[in-house]
Amino acid sequence: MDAFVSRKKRRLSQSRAEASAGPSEASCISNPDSSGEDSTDIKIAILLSLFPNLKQENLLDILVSCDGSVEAASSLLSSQDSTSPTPFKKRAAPSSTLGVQTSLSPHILTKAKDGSLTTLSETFIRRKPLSTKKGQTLHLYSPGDIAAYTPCTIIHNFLPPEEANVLLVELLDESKHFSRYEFQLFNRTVQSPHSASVYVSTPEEYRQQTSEYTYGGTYRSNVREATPQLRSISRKVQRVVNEEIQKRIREVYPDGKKLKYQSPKEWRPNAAFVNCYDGPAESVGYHSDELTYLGPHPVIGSLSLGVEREFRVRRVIPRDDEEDAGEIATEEKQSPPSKAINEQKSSSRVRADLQGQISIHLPHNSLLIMHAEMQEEWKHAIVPAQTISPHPISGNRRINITYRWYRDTLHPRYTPRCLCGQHAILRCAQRKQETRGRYMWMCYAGYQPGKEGCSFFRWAEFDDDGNPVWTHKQNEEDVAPALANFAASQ
Ligand SMILES: O=C(O)CCC(=O)C(=O)O
Ligand SMILES: [Fe+2]
Repeated sequence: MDAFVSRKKRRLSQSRAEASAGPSEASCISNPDSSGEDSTDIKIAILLSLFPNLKQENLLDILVSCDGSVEAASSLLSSQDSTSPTPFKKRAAPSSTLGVQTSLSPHILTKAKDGSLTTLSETFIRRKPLSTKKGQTLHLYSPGDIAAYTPCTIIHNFLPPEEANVLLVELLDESKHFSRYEFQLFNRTVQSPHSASVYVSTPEEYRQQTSEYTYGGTYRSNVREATPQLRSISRKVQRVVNEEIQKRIREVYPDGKKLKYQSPKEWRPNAAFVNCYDGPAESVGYHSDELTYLGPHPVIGSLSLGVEREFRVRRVIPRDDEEDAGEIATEEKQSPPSKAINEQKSSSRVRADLQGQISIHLPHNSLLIMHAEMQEEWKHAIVPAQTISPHPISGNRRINITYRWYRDTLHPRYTPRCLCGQHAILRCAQRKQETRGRYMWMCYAGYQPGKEGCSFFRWAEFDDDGNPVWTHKQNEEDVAPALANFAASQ
């Protein structure tokens, strides 16, 4: 499509060299998979000659918002009047802060179809999504582009360098104890293509994580107590994630209000999943994170250390919008037969190809915030890499910490059990237009290929703030102990 702005990665870095301090700072929307196209460079050059006072990355933002049309971008810029809340800034000298590059996207006025002016931040959610070319990957580098086109925020160089290195060394040592998650596939037990462990604050929580909470339908065997660095860093993660949540609400969400079902409370992480990817082949496939204990519209803070790897995201397309009309979507079926799930898997691969995906590069010491709209509407993955650049401390390894907030109100003592006696899992209907966005409690076994699940299904009810409204009977005496917030338990 025309809105797709592509160019050779190397060429872009070169063309940006004079405007940025280094390659990691480059604001670029590129598609290294496509054949070399100069059109974007030429379009930017035309716009620069017409609006010499504007910064190149802002012109690129506007060009993208105008579906790649120079004429539309130029008339939009000409229509920018003096009543604009934030006048365009003059082209500034390159920033010396590596990896942190600001974008003016949230302040730029753009014209809606009805002729009214809105800020570009409003168009993040109003305009039709930026779609990628079929089967291709759109690489986003700058924090501004990532915030505009994905449900994520990235903060480069998050910790002081020494602190990040100490944490990396500590977790590399911990990774000796990590294990691979096992699951059933075609009657075979398969292992996850990376290793992991979950971290909690106290011995009591260790007990709960191994005997009450489940993950992928089973009790966890690999739970560890949070290390000193994991705890102390969680304070910073908590502060910054809360700031970014508020910023997202103000600048991106409709009417500057939190999403329906999103918690209005402070985000307070009380569990951390730590993953280790040892070498370029280790990965995690496309998935959304399990909502069972996180609840609707959860926010996750994800810190990357060691080798840089690619984090890919793609939007889940409702079935009615898809080109692949023959698709079998079983996600919302009450009792999904396992055969259909296999068909669904291959069909969703077709869908991913049709849609394309967005790649976010996660260098050492970067914090990625997956915002409230992420898990319900998008899927994410760490894809196997062709090549990696070894890290001076970790060699070929990448460590990732996802800080999570397990909600007290979704403790496993309160959540429903299915007919097989297992803990039901919470999912969000994604594919069918008529049920998209509704939550449901389901038997997990039905999602394990080769296993027959029970027919347990119940719509999940939540109030506007994401607190469960239980329709099953609760044992009022059985008050579950809450997990301790990392920062508070130091
Ligand atoms: O390694 C990453 O960045 C992502 C990990 C992830 O998606 C997960 O733990 O659920
Ligand atoms: Fe995930």
